[in-house]
Amino acid sequence: MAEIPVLISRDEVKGLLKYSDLVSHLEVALAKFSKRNAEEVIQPLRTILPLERYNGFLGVMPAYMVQENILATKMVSFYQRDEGSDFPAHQATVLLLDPQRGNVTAVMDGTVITEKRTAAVSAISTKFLRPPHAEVLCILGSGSQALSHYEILTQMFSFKEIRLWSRRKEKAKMFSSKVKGPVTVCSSVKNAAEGADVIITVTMAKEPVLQGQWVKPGAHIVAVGACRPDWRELDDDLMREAVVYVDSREAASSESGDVILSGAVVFAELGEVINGSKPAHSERTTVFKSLGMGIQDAVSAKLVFDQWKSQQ
Ligand SMILES: NC(=O)C1=CN([C@@H]2O[C@H](COP(=O)(O)OP(=O)(O)OC[C@H]3O[C@@H](n4cnc5c(N)ncnc54)[C@H](O)[C@@H]3O)[C@@H](O)[C@H]2O)C=CC1
Ligand SMILES: O=C([O-])C1=[NH+]CCC1
Repeated sequence: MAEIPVLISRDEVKGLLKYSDLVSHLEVALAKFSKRNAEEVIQPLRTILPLERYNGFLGVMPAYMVQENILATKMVSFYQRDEGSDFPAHQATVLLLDPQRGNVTAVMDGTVITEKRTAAVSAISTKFLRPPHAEVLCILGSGSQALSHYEILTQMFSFKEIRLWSRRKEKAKMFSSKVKGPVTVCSSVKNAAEGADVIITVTMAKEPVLQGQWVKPGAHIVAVGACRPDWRELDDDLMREAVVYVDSREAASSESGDVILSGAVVFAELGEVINGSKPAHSERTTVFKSLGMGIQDAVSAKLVFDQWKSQQ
């Protein structure tokens, strides 16, 4: 190894990565990605290795932002754990490389990056696709992603009510006692979703949890879970009624059960909305199907590394 890479821990990443930086940098990266210009962005579909024996998967997600000279790869493991398991559902590491020499410059925690960058991308979709005068936010699920989504969405928008549903009510109550603002804990998905303007699904469900009949016309749904071709969070009615946006068309057609099994037509990538080549139909019911992309991790890792360097 030419030089020993820098090691950046989970706590350091937490302190160094700011939502405000993420949002502006991710918007640029998503817009570039959707132009499909190999002189700007190279990001193959991620490799997913099943770990059947343990009910889990290993994802390997390389990406190269050519003009910015950012080369990185994330390794992320994710598992469908039993309730009460001591092991986390997701763990990730990001390697940042020097694209010219090929050596690894930094090895950093990728779990916090995954939590924050996913929530930041959801916030970008909310910025473009939420209905006018959005007042009620609903979050389905109470894990790590629920928390990062709560953090950024309450920072960026002024919702009057935030509702939370979780399979186990005590988990939802624990969540509401952890966060700063008021949260309405709901006892059913229907109660949480009805009348909401923005709905975030951040569950490990394999079957639909959210039904179209509960969704207010014009609402914006951000579907973050269900990242396997046979997993669902949203039902067919919702997928077929809504205008569907995705982070990557290739990923959606190979990894998203909500898209593949419903037969829904993908209208646009979020990057196409940002770069102005497709409209944001915020007057219609919209779904943003998020799967996560290597460029999001690469951009985040560079932000972390630059901040880290500036403090040395
Ligand atoms: N789109 C993206 O870029 C990313 C998506 N994800 C996905 O987001 C989802 C949430 O991730 P984390 O918050 O890290 O996981 P977590 O394990 O911390 O939380 C999962 C939540 O889902 C709930 N849940 C589990 N099984 C369920 C079921 N059958 N029905 C309803 N709720 C159920 C749990 O009670 C918990 O509230 C996962 O599906 C994960 O794979 C995670 C990282 C990035
Ligand atoms: O983008 C990502 O890191 C992931 N998406 C689904 C599970 C992990």
